[in-house]
Amino acid sequence: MHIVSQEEMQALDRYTMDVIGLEGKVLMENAGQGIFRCLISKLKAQDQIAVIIGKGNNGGDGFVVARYLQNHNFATDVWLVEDQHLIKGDAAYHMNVFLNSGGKINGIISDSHHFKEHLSNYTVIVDAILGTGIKGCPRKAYLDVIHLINQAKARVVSIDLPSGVLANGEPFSHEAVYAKETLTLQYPKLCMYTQPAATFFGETDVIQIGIPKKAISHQGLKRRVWTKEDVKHTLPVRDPFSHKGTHGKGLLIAGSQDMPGAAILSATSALRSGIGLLWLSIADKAKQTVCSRLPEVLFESRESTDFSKYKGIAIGPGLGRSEDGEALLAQVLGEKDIPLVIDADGLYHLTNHLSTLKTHQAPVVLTPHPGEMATLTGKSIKEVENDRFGISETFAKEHGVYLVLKGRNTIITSPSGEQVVNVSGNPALAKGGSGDVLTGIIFAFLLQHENPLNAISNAVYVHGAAADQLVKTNHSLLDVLASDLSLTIPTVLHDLYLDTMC
Ligand SMILES: NC(=O)C1=CN([C@@H]2O[C@H](COP(=O)(O)OP(=O)(O)OC[C@H]3O[C@@H](n4cnc5c(N)ncnc54)[C@H](OP(=O)(O)O)[C@@H]3O)[C@@H](O)[C@H]2O)[C@@H](O)CC1
Ligand SMILES: [K+]
Repeated sequence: MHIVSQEEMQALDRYTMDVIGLEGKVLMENAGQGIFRCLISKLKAQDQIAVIIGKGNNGGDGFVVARYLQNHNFATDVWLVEDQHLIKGDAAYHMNVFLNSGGKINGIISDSHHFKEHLSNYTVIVDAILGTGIKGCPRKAYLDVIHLINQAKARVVSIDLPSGVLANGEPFSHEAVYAKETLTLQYPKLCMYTQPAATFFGETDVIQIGIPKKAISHQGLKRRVWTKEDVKHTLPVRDPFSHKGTHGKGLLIAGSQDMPGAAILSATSALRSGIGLLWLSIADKAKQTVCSRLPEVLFESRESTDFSKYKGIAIGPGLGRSEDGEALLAQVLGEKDIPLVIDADGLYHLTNHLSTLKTHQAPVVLTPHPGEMATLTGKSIKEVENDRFGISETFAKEHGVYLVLKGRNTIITSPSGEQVVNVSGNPALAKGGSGDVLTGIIFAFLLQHENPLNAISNAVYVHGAAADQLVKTNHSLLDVLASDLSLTIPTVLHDLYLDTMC
């Protein structure tokens, strides 16, 4: 499913109306009707409902929902934030249809005392105050209403966006509606995957409003959510006549005396994710520690300079920040025809070698967390977090790399600026070693797939799904270890491959 910016959603609406000729009031009817259908499945006959409406088209959707609720005999009051005469265009059309159908409108500003008094009686509030058209901080009258909604005990369902949230994921510090549920129209907006906006959405559902396919292809959308179905459709299928050499001969350069565990986690995860043959280059002082833990791994000397037999190299987990590590990275970057995955300390060393990335012929994957991304870009962590989509796109295009910006809703960006957002995973992943596991999965998938973006997206999904699986079965968010993740890869893959195995 696509993800859109405010401008992209507006352009989709406009093309549908101006070029295809489907009127805005029809889209609004579809939106309101779709929201009503979704809402009704969770309503009780005795619910007391308030639909709170702003002056733009988000409010127009609210009038349609209110009309359907009243038609179905739900006790529904409509409250308008601004004066009726300020409602224009399609919203005014639906306001009139609502009024002509016997609906009544209560004014919030003209009767604020009455509004405050009534608010505690409602069991459901439909928030149709502000959607994608909001500019900056909501005006005082709007902020007051938002504050009152957040104080009320009712279940709050927001239309398209929780009112006050900025659609493109810009940072903000003002109050926005805390929705229990958000029914977003046609496509999720960028802000659904960025902070602080994401915390306001509650549960989410997407309501189709009938934007034709032609409008979507004309717009050329380049961001999408990566779902379990996407993974199932793009996982590589094993050829019955394949052999270990077919599934990737990879070199993992990881682990130092102080961090041998990182090598174990990455190597185990790569092996559990299907890599055919794995060599490990590890500091001599750490080799003894890991040998007995990795019976399937072959060892490569740290002094080796011939990488020609490898189909891919992953470098960084537990590598350490010594000059030796940087020299190894420089050597690896010289292998222009070999796909690379660079993580952790590899990214630390990379800051001195960024200019060479663009000349790499084979795919290069970088997997920074926001702190590492800040170092790579010379920005602060806050700046990175405030513009995760934008900074990822600029960096990936400038350096010609696949960038995996980790965090809640990891964003994967291709060198051409295509972006995929992962939705699996949970806060159990916020623990040392979890990145090493991800590197192993990405590395293995990259060597088994001809499409790097699909391979990386699948790997990020599997990593998150392993955490979800552990928390769903017998773990809490606190106690999941990185080694538990790598041990759960088989369960996740088994589930994903189940259909193709039967
Ligand atoms: N036909 C379509 O296009 C369809 C659109 N759809 C729906 O429309 C929504 C987008 O509609 P929209 O563009 O009218 O914007 P919306 O979110 O209602 O708010 C804009 C209003 O708020 C005002 N306003 C702005 N900033 C403000 C602030 N800081 N504080 C206070 N007020 C502020 C601004 O007034 P102004 O400031 O310009 O006077 C304007 O009147 C979209 O989310 C979806 O729900 C669907 O029905 C499908 C068909
Ligand atoms: K809203």
